[in-house]
Amino acid sequence: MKDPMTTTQTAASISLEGLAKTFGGQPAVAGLDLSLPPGAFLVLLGPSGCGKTTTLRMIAGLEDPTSGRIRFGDRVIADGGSGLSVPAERRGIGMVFQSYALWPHMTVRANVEWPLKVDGWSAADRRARVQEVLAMLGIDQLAGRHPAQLSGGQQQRVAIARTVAPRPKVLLFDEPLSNLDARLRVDTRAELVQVHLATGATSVYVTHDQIEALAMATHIAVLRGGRLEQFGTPDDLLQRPRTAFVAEFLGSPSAVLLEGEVRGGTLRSASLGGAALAGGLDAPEGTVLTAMYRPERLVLAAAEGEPAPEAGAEVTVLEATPSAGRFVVTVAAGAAGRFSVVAEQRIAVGAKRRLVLPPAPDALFDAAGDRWEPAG
Ligand SMILES: Nc1ncnc2c1ncn2[C@@H]1O[C@H](COP(=O)(O)OP(=O)(O)OP(=O)(O)O)[C@@H](O)[C@H]1O
Repeated sequence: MKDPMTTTQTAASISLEGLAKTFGGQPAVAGLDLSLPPGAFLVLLGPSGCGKTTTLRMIAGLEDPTSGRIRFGDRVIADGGSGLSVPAERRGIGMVFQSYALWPHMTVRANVEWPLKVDGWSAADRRARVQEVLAMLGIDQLAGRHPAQLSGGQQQRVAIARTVAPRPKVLLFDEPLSNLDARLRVDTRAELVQVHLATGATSVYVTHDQIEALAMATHIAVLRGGRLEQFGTPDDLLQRPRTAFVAEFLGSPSAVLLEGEVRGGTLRSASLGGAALAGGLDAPEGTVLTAMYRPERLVLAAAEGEPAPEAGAEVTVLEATPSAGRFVVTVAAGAAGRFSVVAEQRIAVGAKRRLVLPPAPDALFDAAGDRWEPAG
């Protein structure tokens, strides 16, 4: 075989084409199309049951598609139509799970070396590669220990070292951080991104945590009910959400959505005392639209004085949480519900404030939740 130490790794692009999976007649994944460039870090994001894990398992070769195809580069690795499915161990993938099983009777070095032996690497190449990945993960001083002599975090690093040692072209992660406490989660997610960059692999990562997604991804696919709601860079999704679902799912705090009805070209919110949400709209009388505002664009002004109708509705402060030198303030806005805005100052719980809206919202969505653009 070729000398793996001198083979430069070429990351694979990944394409999903009409990818679908049905369990007992129920669609779990209902036709995904996306194309990921080599070396990208894709996060599959969405609420429980939206099809993230099923998609990852199809990429891994643990599940066969009912229809549609998966390609790594030019190579079709699974095709539901023809039944083609390259076995998992021949796809050039590495998987990092939430739980990991190290061989208890083997040292750290032997655990990491094992997949290289299976792949037929020479003894000298194995030694060099094991040293390289242990150093990459900062665990080279643990090489002679057994798993029982390691902390949970150290064991996880050994498992990651073992996964990346054979130079997989594609790395797959299934909620690998969900068992860790908050602090370790942040540290480990930064390390996983470093591992991704150091290996040059194309990575696919499943989570329902949008903060994790925004922190790690080069690309995010938001799934909902087995369908692709939106695919793009984190900035695309934050700045140009295609649906109200994406707008509400992403961002910390998430975007504020306020519903209104068009009267004489102006969108007004009945639940905010008739406040104008957007003006100059070329939409039929009575059209229902939802206005989206990024939370930092809404202002909570002092509540005293005559309430002018355009000054917005009165809201009550429920909570103020410090965040990076500012405060995330959650308010109750009567029939408009609860939402969070970003304020410069702490505001006492129970205080009344007047909600001041910017002249125009960041986006408008129609009654179906899709982005609404004025006709023409
Ligand atoms: N082996 C299976 N047999 C039957 N139904 C399944 C199977 N695996 C998944 N499903 C169903 O397919 C749908 C998608 O499941 P999947 O695990 O992909 O979702 P998920 O987004 O990963 O959810 P979670 O975040 O809760 O893990 C769910 O309705 C689930 O019940």
